[in-house]
Amino acid sequence: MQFRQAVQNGAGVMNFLVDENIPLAHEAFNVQGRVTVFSGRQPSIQDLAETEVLLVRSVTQVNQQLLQQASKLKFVGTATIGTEHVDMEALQQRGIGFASAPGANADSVGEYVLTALLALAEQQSWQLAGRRVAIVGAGNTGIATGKRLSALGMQVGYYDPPLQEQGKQAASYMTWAEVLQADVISLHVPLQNNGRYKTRHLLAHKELAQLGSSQVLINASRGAVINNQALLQRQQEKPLWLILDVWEGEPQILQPLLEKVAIATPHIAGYSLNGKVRATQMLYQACSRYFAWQQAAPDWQKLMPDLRAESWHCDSTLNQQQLAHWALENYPIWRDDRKMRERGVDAQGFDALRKEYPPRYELMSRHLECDRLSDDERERLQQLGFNL
Ligand SMILES: NC(=O)c1ccc[n+]([C@@H]2O[C@H](COP(=O)([O-])OP(=O)(O)OC[C@H]3O[C@@H](n4cnc5c(N)ncnc54)[C@H](O)[C@@H]3O)[C@@H](O)[C@H]2O)c1
Ligand SMILES: O=C(O)[C@H](O)[C@H](O)COP(=O)(O)O
Repeated sequence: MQFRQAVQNGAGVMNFLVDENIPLAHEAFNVQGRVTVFSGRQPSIQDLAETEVLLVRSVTQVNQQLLQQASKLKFVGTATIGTEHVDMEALQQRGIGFASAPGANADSVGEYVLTALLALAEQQSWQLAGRRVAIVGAGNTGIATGKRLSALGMQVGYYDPPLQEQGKQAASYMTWAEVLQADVISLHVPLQNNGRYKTRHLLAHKELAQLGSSQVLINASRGAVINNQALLQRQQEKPLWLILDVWEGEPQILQPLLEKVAIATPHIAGYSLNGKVRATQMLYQACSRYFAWQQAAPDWQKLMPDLRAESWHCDSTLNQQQLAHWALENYPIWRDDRKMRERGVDAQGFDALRKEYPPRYELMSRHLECDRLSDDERERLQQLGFNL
């Protein structure tokens, strides 16, 4: 119906080909043309032949081979932060427009790390306040994480030579030696295979050997930032506390490593529904600018599925246990960990867990009602992502 209306209104009838895991894309883009949805990692040759706008996730390799099959392609969008699956040079050579979704799921990643750390701390009876955290990569996800962990009372420092060398100020920079000594190390860098700021195997045998067994290492960036063979060897000899969302060689992970991880998930740190919808919005805006669409943007608020959850009431002191309770009620991370161990061991299971991922809402989607709060407590809760 909307499509017919678009044709009648004289809007350009464009062919969109969209990954099925980009929520609300069909609803948003079908006003502009014909939307075909594809599933799996690579779209079919038949679909590509007619496509003018291709919207993908990180699992689709947009390379020379794909481009050869898509002679009508004008624009590629990826609903992700990471872009290493897209051959930018090839797009430029063919004059194809491009957009990604920087920052779209940064809060989701921040909440993932917050929840994972609180879950582990409750399980092991650790007090997190006062412990030192090293955030490696002070970009969108790194800052979103650091903000939350400092609101827990942790001492957060950042390691980001590219930013530091440009003279950009993060709250407090650390040296690499300080990173390796922090109680918690959380990785938030893009995967870079070469160059001065190479991040592939940023942590390999040598670096892992310098860590003590009470340290927590978190990877929610890209699997290959840690050499997984070296990590497995380290875990077999003298285990660290590991929280892994991303794995080298996804979707086929190094199976024995799974048993050596404290919390394991199938690359879903950025999978809050809020984050995914924000990415769709960003791609819509990018397309709208690129093609100079005249129609008003969709009403995202109306399209977003409603979260029918009750508000939380806060009448106790804000201690770690209470915060962990809310964080885990909102995002039951142990459920993801269990499913990962049951089904994530092979490539098919890993992909299926991601494809069938249930809607997860960010903390901001719920309301926290508090009777009495000091200004400081209010600020801390807001920094943690609560909606007061
Ligand atoms: N697990 C998930 O679901 C998930 C979700 C979002 C993003 N990611 C991954 O996390 C990466 C980071 O995301 P972001 O939004 O924070 O990106 P960003 O571009 O905002 O920030 C990345 C930061 O890393 C810094 N950096 C680059 N090379 C570095 C190096 N060698 N050492 C230290 N710092 C370095 C950059 O200067 C930049 O400040 C993405 O590229 C993506 O691969 C994963
Ligand atoms: O780079 C990103 O934005 C994240 O890693 C994102 O969550 C990846 O999700 P995918 O595209 O693999 O579904």
